[in-house]
Amino acid sequence: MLKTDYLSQLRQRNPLIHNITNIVVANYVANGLLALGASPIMSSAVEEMDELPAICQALVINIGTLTAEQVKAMLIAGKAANRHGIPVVLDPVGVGATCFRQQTVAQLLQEIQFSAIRGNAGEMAYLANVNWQTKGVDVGQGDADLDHVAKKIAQQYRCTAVISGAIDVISDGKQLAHIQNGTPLFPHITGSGCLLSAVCGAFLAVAQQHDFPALVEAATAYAIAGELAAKNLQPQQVGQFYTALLDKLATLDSTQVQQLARIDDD
Ligand SMILES: Nc1ncnc2c1ncn2[C@@H]1O[C@H](COP(=O)(O)OP(=O)(O)OP(=O)(O)O)[C@@H](O)[C@H]1O
Ligand SMILES: Cc1ncsc1CCO
Ligand SMILES: [Mg+2]
Repeated sequence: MLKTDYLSQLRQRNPLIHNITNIVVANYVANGLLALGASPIMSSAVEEMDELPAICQALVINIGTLTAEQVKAMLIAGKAANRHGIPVVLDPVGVGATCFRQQTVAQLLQEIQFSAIRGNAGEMAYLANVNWQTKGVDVGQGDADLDHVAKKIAQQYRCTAVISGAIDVISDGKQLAHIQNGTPLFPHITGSGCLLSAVCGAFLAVAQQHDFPALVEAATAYAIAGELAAKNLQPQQVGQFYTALLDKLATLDSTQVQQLARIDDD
């Protein structure tokens, strides 16, 4: 049962979300945030990383196409966001794949306090030091206990962990939620996870530190938008799904989210 309605607050307050993200998905993430009712600003210029968190309501850091210069920007922006008390989300894209990604994520986690870490099972298993066969930025394969992974990350980094997949697993270290909504079309478009991380930032921006319920609602609303977008589409209609997801993010309302939510709390 979903009792919150942060979606309506998000639309009323139209939070400004600073995204330091990858070159593959930047445009799609910006469009997704706009469709949902938030305002995106995409930037990783070192020169303005101190200033942007002062005018934004959340920061989302995504390591998908890292450069050394971008790492500097992430550290400055993350620390400024912590000083200003705005929520920071980490998307550790493909973290297990290379030493550069591993070292960068270790440094980000050391120097920045994140409100949420959102990744697929492969990325999150790496962070929890649990066995998994990852494949670049894709989820790969494994049979790890994802409840354990989510709890461990949440406790270790004092944040809420959001593991996306066929069933999303969310934990703040104590509570656990499992979200069954979604569509198998999701992993066939690039950026669907990156956009989910940005959506998590937009919900946290209006949640006044009720991070766990806000992230449960964010992941549920997003998965339901995908479910509705996939209705009447064939499994190969990936291009139409890509645009239909934006349309559904724009029209989704909280009544639909409450009626269609399939969540197990335990
Ligand atoms: N097999 C599936 N069935 C239903 N929903 C899914 C499935 N796989 C992923 N999802 C949904 O897709 C969305 C994106 O999560 P996913 O785990 O695919 O992100 P990701 O691997 O980080 O993607 P990317 O790196 O391409 O941005 C989430 O809302 C998740 O619930
Ligand atoms: C395909 C890809 N490569 C680096 S980032 C990215 C987007 C999905 O995470
Ligand atoms: Mg991803």
